[in-house]
Amino acid sequence: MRDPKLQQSRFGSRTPWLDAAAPDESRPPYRIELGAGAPDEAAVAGCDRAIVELLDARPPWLDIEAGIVDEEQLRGVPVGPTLLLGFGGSALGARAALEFAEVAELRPGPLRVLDAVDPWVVGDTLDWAAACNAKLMVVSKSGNTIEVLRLLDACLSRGLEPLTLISDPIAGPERDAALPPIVARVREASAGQHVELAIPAQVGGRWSVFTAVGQAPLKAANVDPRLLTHAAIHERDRLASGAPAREGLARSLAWRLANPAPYSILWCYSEVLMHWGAWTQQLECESLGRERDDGSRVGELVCTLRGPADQHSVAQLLLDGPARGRVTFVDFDDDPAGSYAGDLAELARLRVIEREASAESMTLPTRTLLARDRSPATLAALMLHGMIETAVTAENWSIDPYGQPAVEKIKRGIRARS
Ligand SMILES: O=P(O)(O)OC[C@H]1O[C@H](O)[C@H](O)[C@@H](O)[C@@H]1O
Repeated sequence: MRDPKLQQSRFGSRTPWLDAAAPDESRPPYRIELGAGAPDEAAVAGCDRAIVELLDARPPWLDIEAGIVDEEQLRGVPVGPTLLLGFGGSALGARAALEFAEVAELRPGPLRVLDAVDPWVVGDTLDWAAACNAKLMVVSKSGNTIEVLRLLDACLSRGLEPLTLISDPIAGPERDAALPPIVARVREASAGQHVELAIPAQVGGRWSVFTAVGQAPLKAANVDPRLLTHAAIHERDRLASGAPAREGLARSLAWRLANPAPYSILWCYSEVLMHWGAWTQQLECESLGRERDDGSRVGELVCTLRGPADQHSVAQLLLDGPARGRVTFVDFDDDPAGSYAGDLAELARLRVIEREASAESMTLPTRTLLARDRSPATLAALMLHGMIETAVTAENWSIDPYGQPAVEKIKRGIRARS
């Protein structure tokens, strides 16, 4: 039972860190405020119907239960310092989850994500891994991503051990020659000492954060591995419970569809949200950037901006430059008086004032999304809403949001040169 003194006021959390440890999941994950460009009620009702249809159709990524990793298998994931090798959908969600877990004071253990190939960055990270005897967690849905393979080789040559592998299901004891190269390399290097977890075959990388892809890193960091997964199931079922539960999402989606633009700015007024922004960027850009059969091209570049800092770098362009974007301000729904922040209350108050002043000055269509609290559960709900927004937008544009056909061109180019 939550202390009534800590209950949410009209303005959000008085003590956001306490709320993050015990989120109130009966409430919507965020509050939405729409500025110029607000949609009409018929459009909101249309979006509500589209959300219901999607929930009923249950694409594989909404069958979240199917991605719950077996208890026994999860026990095999070592807890302790971990170096995660992975790119895109194999890494961005875990990074965001661990950031939220840290801020929610769940004390996640040390886990670093390596998704760079610059030897300067890699060398530092490998030094860290060697110094704390970090175990390798290799995440690659295809088992084929060349950057992961090369990083794995670099780690192996420094004596690091691959103890967890997350990838597409491998049917039966395949011959080595038929295995994806990353799977073959891990198997050979660990001599059977590692645990292999499968991402359900039908769930694409950027839709996979509620599967082993999100669960295993949380386990390695000694946090409840199902934090995201259970919260996403809860939120999916809450959305299915009736129109009032979908109101915020339907309104937000209708605003978005009413304001198509080549640039979609996610202006994060809390730095904690930046990794969520990066995850959303991949989800939307890879799902909605398409060439249609008739040769027309669609898509919106998701661009993440950072709090008051970017008022001092990008705001001029947004206010006076070409009107080609739309802006989503994103923040936590904290007490605007900043009373929760102790001796930093004035800064907490300033953050809200700055966000509101920026939103008010915008000349582009604007919405403000205020997240309930800083818990991984709220992050999971935001991610689920992002996936729903993306899938409904794709439906609205008559495109297929799955796969990333054009990215393969770059991969072929890399293969040809390496
Ligand atoms: O998980 P992997 O198969 O290694 O793929 C990692 C990433 O690679 C590619 O760049 C795809 O465009 C991404 O969608 C994917 O998330």
